[in-house]
Amino acid sequence: MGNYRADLLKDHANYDYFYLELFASTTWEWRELRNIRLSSYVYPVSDEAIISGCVVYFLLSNYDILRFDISRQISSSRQRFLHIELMGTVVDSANKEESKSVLSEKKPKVVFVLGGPGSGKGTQCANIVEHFGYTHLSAGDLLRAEIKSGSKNGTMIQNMISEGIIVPSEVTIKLLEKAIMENENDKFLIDGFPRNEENRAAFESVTGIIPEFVLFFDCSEEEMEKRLLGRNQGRVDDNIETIRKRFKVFVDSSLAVIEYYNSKGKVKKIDAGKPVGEVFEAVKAAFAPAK
Ligand SMILES: Nc1ncnc2c1ncn2[C@@H]1O[C@H](COP(=O)(O)OP(=O)(O)O)[C@@H](O)[C@H]1O
Ligand SMILES: Nc1ccn([C@H]2C[C@H](O)[C@@H](COP(=O)(O)OP(=O)(O)O)O2)c(=O)n1
Repeated sequence: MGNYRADLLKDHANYDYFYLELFASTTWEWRELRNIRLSSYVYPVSDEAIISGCVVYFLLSNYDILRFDISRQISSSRQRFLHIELMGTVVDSANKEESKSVLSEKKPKVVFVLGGPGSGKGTQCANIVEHFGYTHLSAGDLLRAEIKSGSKNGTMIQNMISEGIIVPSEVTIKLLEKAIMENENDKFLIDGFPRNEENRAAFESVTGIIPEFVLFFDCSEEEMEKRLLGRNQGRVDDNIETIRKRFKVFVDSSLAVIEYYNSKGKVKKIDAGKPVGEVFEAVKAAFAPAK
């Protein structure tokens, strides 16, 4: 992917015009762009891009997404530079105050359920719902529903999930906010979110919600791999190649969130490598005082 990145960032030596589309995280829309220079303080966050057919997607440092359609590249003999308009960041978003006021009225009680892929988050959340009256919101399920709904962002989300990459916070937070607002319950288990520091900081900033506590399912990769390969739900990301990528993302990005909440004394760690019933006994103990 390094070549594409180099293309995007290269200086003004060889001039071409490119057809670009930018998903603006602040206005929540795709915009067509031509001949606009990349500002030095906005850059693709990694060398990795998502490729689908002729289209390359880059996540930019301001949480916008750049869509680069190779098939629509326009050549020109002279003058060219790539330029991507700055749209501001998630936290600067004009939607921030709007969402905050809506959710701050509701003041829901939130427990984050975190753990590696296949650690048993979904399985235990179903038990918690039954015993403790919470509503279960799985970030992954909400994203998969968004793909199925045929939404404009569906392809981008699908590509990111297939690659095991974390979808930009703006997308996931909007889906979580909507689900919380549409439900009458005031107690929510948020499963699989926040998955990186950016998810965490943006959620706190946008919604003003601080979790009651964080349930952390601790499980070995060996056990999680075995479970995911046997999950059999037809998920595009439950194949060995993507599973390994998801493990890497968990170690590189998600553990930091658990460490952050641990430093705040909010983490309740569960040995998730045991059989389902035993894990639930430990989960019950974690919920008992917060009942
Ligand atoms: N404690 C457990 N022991 C063995 N298998 C489990 C256990 N918990 C969950 N599973 C199975 O492992 C797979 C992954 O569990 P799931 O709850 O979907 O994990 P996550 O939501 O963390 O990805 C599922 O097929 C589930 O039935
Ligand atoms: N906060 C989140 C949660 C999930 N996702 C995406 C990326 C993840 O690999 C997939 C699947 O997540 P999900 O929580 O459903 O499943 P696993 O815990 O990986 O088994 O969804 C995300 O981008 N951001």
